[in-house]
Parts: sequence; structure tokens; C-alpha cells
Amino acid sequence: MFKNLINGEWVDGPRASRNINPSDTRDLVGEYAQADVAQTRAAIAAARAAFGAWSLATPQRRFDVLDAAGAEILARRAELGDLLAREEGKTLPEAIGEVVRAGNIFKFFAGEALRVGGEVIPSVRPGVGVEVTREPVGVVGLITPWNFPIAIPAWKIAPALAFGNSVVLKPADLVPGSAWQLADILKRAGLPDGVFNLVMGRGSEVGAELLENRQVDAISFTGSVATGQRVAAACVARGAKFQLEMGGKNPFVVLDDADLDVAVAAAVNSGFFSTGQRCTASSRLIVTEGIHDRFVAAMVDRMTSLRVDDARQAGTDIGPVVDERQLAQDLEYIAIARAEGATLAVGGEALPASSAGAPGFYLTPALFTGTSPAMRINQEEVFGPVVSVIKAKDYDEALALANDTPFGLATGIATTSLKHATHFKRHAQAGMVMVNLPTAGVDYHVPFGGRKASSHGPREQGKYAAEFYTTVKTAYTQA
Ligand SMILES: NC(=O)C1=CN([C@@H]2O[C@H](COP(=O)(O)OP(=O)(O)OC[C@H]3O[C@@H](n4cnc5c(N)ncnc54)[C@H](OP(=O)(O)O)[C@@H]3O)[C@@H](O)[C@H]2O)C=CC1
Ligand SMILES: O=C(O)CCC(=O)C(=O)O
Repeated sequence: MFKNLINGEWVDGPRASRNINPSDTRDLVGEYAQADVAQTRAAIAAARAAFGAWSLATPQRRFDVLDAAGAEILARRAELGDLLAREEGKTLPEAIGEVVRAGNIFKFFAGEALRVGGEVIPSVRPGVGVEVTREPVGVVGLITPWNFPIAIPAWKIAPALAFGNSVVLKPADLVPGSAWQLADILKRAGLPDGVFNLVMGRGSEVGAELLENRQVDAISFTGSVATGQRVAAACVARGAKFQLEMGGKNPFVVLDDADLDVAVAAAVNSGFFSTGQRCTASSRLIVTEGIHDRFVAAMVDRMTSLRVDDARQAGTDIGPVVDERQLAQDLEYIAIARAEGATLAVGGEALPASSAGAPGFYLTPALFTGTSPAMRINQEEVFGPVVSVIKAKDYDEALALANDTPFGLATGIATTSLKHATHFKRHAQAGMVMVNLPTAGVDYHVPFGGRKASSHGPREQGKYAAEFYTTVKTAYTQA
């Protein structure tokens, strides 16, 4: 049984959850304790008690802990990557890549702990000095989704600790294994008791207590729009700071002048890698008339060569969907698109087992053509390997279609035209814009986040993370 970490102690829960491998549902990854409300309160109280000393710890102390954690994650990339692929279902290379990203994030924020700066500004009044400094926010509650079991916890935990906050992490109930490993690594890296607490369990119980508890000063959340709206309402009601990263319906524009190979490689990666389960995935391909038929033919050709199989099997391009519920959602959207009159060009077939006969949640990547912007498949996030093509007259229409969504996380374009690339970068209504690159798969040291219904609050990652995990103080001194 893998236990929760509360005030430096491993604590059993009143219940347990079974972590199941989506590539082989006979394979039990492990049993993980589920905290209840009382244990969540104990974790929050521990974080509160530990905050004072940690908020005043030297930058060198914070650097040492984060650097040690990053070094261990990187050294254990193969083992942690295997666990991640086993519990979540992304392919082994993708999973190892995610672990490396998590390790690099800890290393990056170790450095940021040393670089917390301030400003000295002359006052408008004679003899007065003004200093602007950053202080930690306090106890932060981190609520994370299942699709990046180690990278998303890492990019919330590392800046929180680097800037002197104490932490209570609630990972997604579906994938507690990678988060448990992170907790174990942080404990052994020398964090004082109570500075980092892990409370695995249900969102409706553990997550809800984090939102309601007045001892939690800030909440950083990644997940669905529906839960994000609850987080916002709860935090506004009690004046807590909050940050939300939610869904996307990310477009990828392909212009007549695009390099076809570049366009297809980027579209396939964006839409189908990690089984399409990325908030940055592009699920709308907006293709201008002159290249449309060639592009669709090349996509179908490439997609039929993709191997859908066990995530840990060498040669697998696309692993299983994360669980039965998500698979049902993907299949429902495929049925909706067909009923709305879209043409299924290829894929969309649920496979009951891997090539070795292991029962799992396999789905061949689906491409719809002949779709119109108003169809639900082009408006709502599916969160699976399901992509649609919309035909556009020219660049201007393609840009308008790309922006015609309530979301604004990531957007991309394939073009060889400097003029169009430059115009697109300026006029795309999204937080992240990619030219001749997949919309998904971002760097770990630069800001991450979106606009419109995708995100709320300051950006995550890079030096911009300081905006959420610190609060600014302006101090005046009369000499
Ligand atoms: N943008 C993104 O990165 C992601 C988007 N999604 C989208 O969301 C859909 C559903 O996925 P799902 O994992 O259920 O997303 P949720 O938003 O339900 O889950 C995200 C996190 O919030 C927690 N949570 C759930 N309910 C509450 C609550 N009432 N109070 C506080 N925390 C809560 C979850 O806990 P627990 O899981 O333990 O219930 C999980 O840790 C997907 O199909 C996809 O469309 C999903 C994942 C990531
Ligand atoms: O595309 C990426 O690299 C990150 C995606 C992500 O953060 C998400 O899907 O939640």
C-alpha cells in the first residue's frame, strides 16, 4: 500500500484506490491510500505550521532540495518513465520524455530560488526610499489532472517551493503512482516535515476541502473547465488566489504554400501523440482549398501506418486511452460527428486488446473530413485521438476559423510564407503560437498558458511562475 505524506509521516487512509494499467487491465500498478477530509485538514495544518520557517529558509537551502530532487528524477528516468507509461498509457518514449521534463523543471526552479529579486525605486517624496520585494503566498493547494502525472505536479510544486511556499498536492485519483514517487523523492531530498504534503484521494472530497479551507492561501488547478469553474467560484467566495489551466479546442492551420511533410508530421503529432490527451492537442485542422485533398490523403496514409498498442511495447506510436470513461467519451464524440454529417476518413475503431492479447482501452486515431465549424466536434473538447478537418477558402478565412472558439490555449500554422507566419503570430487569439511545429510539446523554461476559457490567472512555468507563487510588497522608508 502506498501511503499519503502528511507532516513528514507516511499515513494510511481510510480507503484505497486501485491503480490499473490501461494497456492491460489485468495489471494492478499498486494500491494507493485515499485520504478523507480529516486527513486533508491535517495536511493543510502541517503545511501551515511549516510555512513560517520555510518562507525564511535561505535560497541556498531551497536550491539544494530542488536540485537534489531534479537530479534524482533525471537519474531514475527509465524506471519512473516505465511507471508513468504503465499507469497513464502514454508510450514509453513519451513517458521518459515527461520524466526528463519534470527533472529539468526542478533544476530550473532550483536556480530561480537563487534569483528572486526586487527593485529599489526613488520615491516622489524627498528623503523616502521605496523597495519592491516578493514574498511567498503561504500554503498552496495543487490540484492536478491525470494526463501528465509527473510534469504537471512538477511544474506546480517546484516554483511553489522555490519561492518559499508550503504545499498540499492532490494528484488525480487515476494516476497516483508518479505523484507518490515525487513525494518520496522530495522527502528524501531534505525538505523539512510539513513543507510538502501528499493527499491522494477523490476530487469531490480531498479537492473540495482544499478549495473550502481558509488555511489554504492559493490554489493552482489543471483539469476540466467544469471543475475549473468550481475552483474559481470557491476561491472568489473566500478571497483565495487561484490559477486555472483548462481545456482547448486548438486549431492547426495548413496553408497552400505549406511543406506537406512538415504539415502532416506536425498535425499527426499534435492530434494523436499521447493519444490526443493533451490540453495543447490540435483537434481542428483548418486547411486551405489548394492543398486540402493532398493533405487529407497524406494524413490518411500516415495514420494507417501508426501502431496502436501497449504503451510499453517497443514500436508503439499510440498507447491506450486512459480509462473506460474517457474511451466512452471519445466514442460518443465519434458517433456525434457521424450523426452531424461528418465523414470518417479513417480510424475511430475501439480495439479490445493489444497485439499480445492484453485487454485495454485501445482506439485507432480518427480523422473526420467535410466538417463545418458549428459541429460539436469542432466546438467541444474530446480529449482523445479524434481530429477533424475544416476546409477554408484562403488565409484570412483560416485565421478567422482558428479564432472562432471559446478557447485560446495553443494554435499552430504550417506555411512557408514569412508574411503569413508573422501575421498569424500577432493575430492568433491564443497563449501559445507554433509555426511549422506541433501545437503540443512545449519547452519547460518559458511561460505556459492560454487566453479566453482555457486559462485564468498568471502564467505557469519559466520565470513568469513567480507571479502566482509570490506576492509583491512595496515598502517605504523615511531616511
Ligand atoms: N486541460 C487539461 O490539461 C485536462 C483536461 N481534462 C478534461 O477534463 C475531462 C475530465 O477529466 P477529469 O480528470 O475528470 O478532470 P477533472 O477536472 O475532474 O479533474 C482534474 C483534477 O480536479 C480534481 N477534482 C475533481 N472534482 C473536484 C472538485 N469538486 N473539487 C476539487 N477538485 C476536483 C480531480 O480529482 P479526481 O481525479 O481525483 O476526481 C483531479 O485531480 C477530460 O475528458 C478532458 O476533457 C482532463 C485532464 C487534463
Ligand atoms: O503540450 C504540452 O507539452 C503540455 C500539455 C499539457 O500541459 C496538458 O495537456 O495538460
